Amino acid sequence: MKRPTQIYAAFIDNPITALGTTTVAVYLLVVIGATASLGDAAAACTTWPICSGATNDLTMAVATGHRLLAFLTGVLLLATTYAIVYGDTSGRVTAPIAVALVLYPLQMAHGALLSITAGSPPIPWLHLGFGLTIFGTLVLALAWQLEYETGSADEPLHSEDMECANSELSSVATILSEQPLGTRLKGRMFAYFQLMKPRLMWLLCLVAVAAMALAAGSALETREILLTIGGGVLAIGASGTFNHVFERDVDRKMSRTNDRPLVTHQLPKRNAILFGIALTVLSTIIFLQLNSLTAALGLIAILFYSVIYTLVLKPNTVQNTVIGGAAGALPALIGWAAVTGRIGITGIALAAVIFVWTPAHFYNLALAYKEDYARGGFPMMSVVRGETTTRKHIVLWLGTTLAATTVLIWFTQLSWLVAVTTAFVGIIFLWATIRLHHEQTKQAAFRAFHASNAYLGAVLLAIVVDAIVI
Ligand code: HEM
Ligand SMILES: CC(C)=CCC/C(C)=C/CC/C(C)=C/COP(=O)(O)OP(=O)(O)O
Repeated sequence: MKRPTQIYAAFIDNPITALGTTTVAVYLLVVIGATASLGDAAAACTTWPICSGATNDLTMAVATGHRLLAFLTGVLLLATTYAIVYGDTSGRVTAPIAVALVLYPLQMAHGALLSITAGSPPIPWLHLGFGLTIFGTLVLALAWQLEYETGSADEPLHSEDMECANSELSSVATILSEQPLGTRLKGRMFAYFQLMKPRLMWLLCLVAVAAMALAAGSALETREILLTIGGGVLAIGASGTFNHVFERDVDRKMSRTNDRPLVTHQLPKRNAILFGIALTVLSTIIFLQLNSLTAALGLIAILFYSVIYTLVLKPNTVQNTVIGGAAGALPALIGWAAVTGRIGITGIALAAVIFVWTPAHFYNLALAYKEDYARGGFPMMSVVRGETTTRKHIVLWLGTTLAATTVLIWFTQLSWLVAVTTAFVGIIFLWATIRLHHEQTKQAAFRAFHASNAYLGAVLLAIVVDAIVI
């Protein structure tokens, strides 16, 4: 059992532990603050610093808990400042911590005003704004300190430096052709299924369902869900198929993709194109059963992913997956439009969460498959800017995702379920990302990648349950 002095030493002698702990504490404060319950608590608990007055226990507990945590977080911030000043830290960390030190007492004062004015102080959104700014400064300080402690001057990779991935897999078609008819048919069916990129579907469909739940709540109809998911699966399948067609020559060069159906000639390219067109038509027909806006958004998503991302962004710019994140954000607008027939601000807010989550998701794969992407000649962040910069960007985009989720919770008045989920799984995602900095292995990158999917999946599921059930 560690003695207090040992804990103190571990905290003060380890700026990343200090920064990580304080970042998490601020995030918990902000998330609690964004939930409806704190709004009610501010109105119910009008004395400061101790709550008094008759109100139901939960509201009082939320208000008291928020204040206690705010006090503890203030102590953590001071201890972190001490660790920064006296520890071995990057000089860049000083500025964001200084901003946090200035804003924190102002935030506490505005919080007191929130209570004393029973939840209606001047500029009410200032409390969330200050809270997110303090959170942002801590995420920035953490990213810079992680870079300072674990970074290295790794050189960019060039495709000419990489030998091609082995291509013995191209004999798959030959092997298949020698099989009995039944096996050949099953193999061909599976090849078409692979073209549709089925592994992406569960999370992309969950994005659309979460948007529908936010739009319709408990009034969400089964028909709307089935048509949206049905059309969405076909649209994702169409865009995945065109992506395979356009990338078949490059896929051959990469070990992760050189077993794909068009690389191994399991299917003629012409058939794949016709398959993609058929899926596009079918998805449009299904989306039209909902409304024309949903069908138009489905076509836009197919075109954006298949053409803009695959042919324009991915091979040409290091920002390919940041801008390309719009592809995965579109299902949020599709789900909202499926229910409302228009594009709503809440649908856009959910789409924004997916958009900023995408780099924090993909950059882990860019690290794990760095050599592969260099072989393919793709200007991925890890290839062009190196692993250290890529890891730093994962922290920054992760922080942005947590902040965007908090704004969504505040904006939609979602309850404690989403708050607890984003806090709990967000901490796991942050922990996996910090571990990635220290371990710098493919395994650590895949762990953070799966943590990114778990985070988004859990938050979206919580939104669906919160919006429909709670
Ligand atoms: C520009 C945007 C994105 C890029 C570049 C990207 C990249 C990738 C890549 C390369 C894989 C591995 C695929 C494979 O090897 O089969 C993958 C897997 C996956 N992606 Fe993304 N992704 C993006 C956006 C999204 C979005 C928006 C979602 C969902 C909302 C998503 C969900 C998934 C899922 C669920 C998997 C499968 C994970 C698994 O295999 O366990 N991705 N992504
Ligand atoms: C409704 C609708 C059509 C939405 C589109 C959503 C969609 C398919 C998003 C895909 C996200 C994405 C870029 C995956 C990786 O592509 P990649 O080419 O980088 O992956 P790869 O290297 O494995 O081929």
